[in-house]
Amino acid sequence: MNPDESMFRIVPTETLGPCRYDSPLGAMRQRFYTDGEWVIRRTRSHEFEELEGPPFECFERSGAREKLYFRPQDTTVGIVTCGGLCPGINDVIRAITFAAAEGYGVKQVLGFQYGYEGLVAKYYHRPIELNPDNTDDIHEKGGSILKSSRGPQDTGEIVDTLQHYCVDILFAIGGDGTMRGVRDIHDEIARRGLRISVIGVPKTIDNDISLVERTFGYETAVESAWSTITSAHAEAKGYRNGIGLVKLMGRDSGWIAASTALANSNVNFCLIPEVPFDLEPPNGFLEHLRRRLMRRAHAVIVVAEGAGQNLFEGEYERDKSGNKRLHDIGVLLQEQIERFFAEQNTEINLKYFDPSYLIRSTPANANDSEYCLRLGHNAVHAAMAGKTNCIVGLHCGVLVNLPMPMIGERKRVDPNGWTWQSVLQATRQPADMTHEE
Ligand SMILES: Nc1ncnc2c1ncn2[C@@H]1O[C@H](COP(=O)(O)OP(=O)(O)OP(=O)(O)O)[C@@H](O)[C@H]1O
Ligand SMILES: O=P(O)(O)OC[C@H]1O[C@](O)(CO)[C@@H](O)[C@@H]1O
Ligand SMILES: [Mg+2]
Repeated sequence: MNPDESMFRIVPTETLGPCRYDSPLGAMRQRFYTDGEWVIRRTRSHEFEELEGPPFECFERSGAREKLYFRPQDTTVGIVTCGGLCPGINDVIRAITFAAAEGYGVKQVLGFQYGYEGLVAKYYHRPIELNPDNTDDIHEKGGSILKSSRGPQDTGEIVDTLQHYCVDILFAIGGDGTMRGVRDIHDEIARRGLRISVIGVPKTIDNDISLVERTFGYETAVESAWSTITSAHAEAKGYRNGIGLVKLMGRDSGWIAASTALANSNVNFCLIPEVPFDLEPPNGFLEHLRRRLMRRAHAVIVVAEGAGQNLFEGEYERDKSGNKRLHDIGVLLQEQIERFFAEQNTEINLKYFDPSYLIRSTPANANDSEYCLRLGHNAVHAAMAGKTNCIVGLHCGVLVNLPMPMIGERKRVDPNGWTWQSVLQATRQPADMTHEE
C-alpha cells in the first residue's frame, strides 16, 4: 500500500539493485513484507510548525522480502563488533549467524575480530568462521565472542579486506562511532562501484541513537543498576545521615541514570549531563542535600558520568576513538559532600558505588535477548534484499529500516520531556539547582 503522497512520504533505504532471486523462506510459508509497508515517524507537536511539504515522514518496515538481491548459496556474510561492550552483542551475532546460515543457507559467515582492526590486514587478526554449532550457546554469555576495539582504521584498507574475503554483506554492531564507520565504508564501496551491503545494528547501553526508541542492552543495564540502588538505599538507611552515592555510565546522555531512578524510586537526586547544576548554597545541590537529610536522615544520589562537567576546569583527554575522557564527577561529589558537611560539623556516612562496567558486561535479560534476536534476523532480511547504508531499530514500537543519513545528533534526555518530568516527580528534587535567575 502506498501512502497518500500529499500527507505521507516514505523515506526509502538505499538499495544495491533489483531483486531477482526467490527467497528460500517462501518454502517455510513465512509472511513477507514489502517496501510499501511503513511506520509513521514520531513527530513531536512543536515540530509540526517546522515541517515543509508532506507532514508525515514514514520509514519502511523491517522484515523478510519475497525477492532477494543476493543469491544465498553464493553469499558471504561478515560480522564485526566495535566500541564498548553491551549486553546482547552475542545474541545479535548468534541471530545473524542462524538467520544467514540456517534461514537463507548462505555460503559462509565470517566473524572479524577486534572491531574494525579485524578488517585491516596489518593487525593479522584472522576472521573466524561462524556457524550454528560454534554460536549455539553464546547468547548465554556477556561480552563479545568477536572482541571489540576503539580507534580509527583506514577505510580503504577495510574495503580491501572485504574484497579479499569476497564479503557481500557486512554487519557492524556498535555505537554512534561504529555507525559513522558504516557510512564511510559504504561511501568507499560506492566509490569503487562494488556491490557490497553494509548494515548497522546499533548497540549502546547509553540508548543515545537518534530515531531508535531503545537500543539493545540498555534495559539490561538499567536492571543491573537497579540492584545497586537497592544496596545504596540499605547502606544509606543503616547509618545516621547515610548517603548512598551511585555513579552510572552515560557520557552525553543520562538515560541510564534517569531510567534507573524511575525503576527504583528510592533515588532522591538524579544528576544527568542534560541538566546542569551548581554545588554551593543558596541553590546548589549540596544545600538541597542538606535539606533532604534534615527531613529524612538519609539520601540516595544517582549521578551519570557526564553530569556536572561544568564544575571542572581543564582540557579533556581523549580515547583512541576521540571520545572525551570525562572528569570524574563521582569522586568530586564524594569529596565535596564530605567537605560541605564537615564544615557544618554535621556527621554523615557516605558510601560510594561505581558499578560502571558491571552493568554492561552481563548477559542480556530476556526482553533484550528477544529484541536482539529480532534485530539480528531483520538486519539479515534487509541485507539479503540488497539494502545498504541503513540500520535496523525500534521506532514507535515497530522494527524499521532507517537510512543512515537520517541518523542525526545523539538522542538526549529532554528536560521538558516526560522522562525527566517523571524523575522530578519521583525524586522530588528541584528542577533547577543552579544559581541562574
Ligand atoms: N567519525 C567516524 N568516522 C569513521 N569511523 C569512526 C568515527 N568515529 C568512530 N569511528 C570508529 O568506530 C569504531 C567505534 O567507535 P567508538 O569507539 O567511538 O565506539 P562506538 O561505536 O561509538 O560505541 P560506544 O557507544 O560504546 O562508544 C572505532 O574503530 C572508531 O575509530
Ligand atoms: O571505558 P570504555 O570501554 O571506553 O567505555 C566507557 C564508555 O562506554 C559507554 O558505555 C558507551 O558504550 C559510555 O557510557 C562510557 O563512557
Ligand atoms: Mg560512542
